[in-house]
Amino acid sequence: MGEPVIGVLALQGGVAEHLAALERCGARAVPVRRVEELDAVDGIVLPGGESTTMTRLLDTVELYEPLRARLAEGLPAYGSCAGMIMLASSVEDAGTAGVRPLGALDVVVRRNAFGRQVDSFETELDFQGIDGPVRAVFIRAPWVDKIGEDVSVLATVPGGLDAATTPDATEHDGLAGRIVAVQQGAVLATAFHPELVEGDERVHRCFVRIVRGR
Ligand SMILES: NC(=O)CC[C@H](N)C(=O)O
Repeated sequence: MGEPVIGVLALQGGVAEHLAALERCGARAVPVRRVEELDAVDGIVLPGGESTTMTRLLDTVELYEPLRARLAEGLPAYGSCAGMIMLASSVEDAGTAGVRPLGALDVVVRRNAFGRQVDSFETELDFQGIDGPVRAVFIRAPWVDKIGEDVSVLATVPGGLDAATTPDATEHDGLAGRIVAVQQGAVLATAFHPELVEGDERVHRCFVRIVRGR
């Protein structure tokens, strides 16, 4: 494959940051809002945002079913935060909130899992397949509660979080080991937002490599 064409679902959320990161990794990055645009991509990124709103907008533009179908056929996908929620097979705390996940990844995801106390924070973590620590920005993030047997864990919340960047560090300590990045075949998901860390495209590079490998 030459330059892979990677779409970013552009209904809501952190679209521009993903487009820019993908371009820096040598992909052709295109916003996806319509079926014809979806048909033209070799892989797709589902950005962060709000999974309730994303579900509703996918219905509104009649993209929910086409996207679900392409994912079921094996379209490589990467979801960050709300995108991870949308890729899951099942979501806790989804019933009342109107989230309808697309079922591309055999995991149970818990929305807003870190709770009020630790709402948003940053830390460095080890990421399977990436050399050196990865700076991870969590914003009202989910975590993965359960994984199917074909799913690999790529990153978990480290112990002893940096008290300088995380004022509620003692609260965070109880969170060590929570699963925050996974891969199943050509589907990658992170609970955090690599697209917000300037100058580090290593997670996006992983995804571009997955797309090229197809
Ligand atoms: N930064 C994010 O994407 C937040 C996700 C959001 N809490 C949701 O449930 O969809």
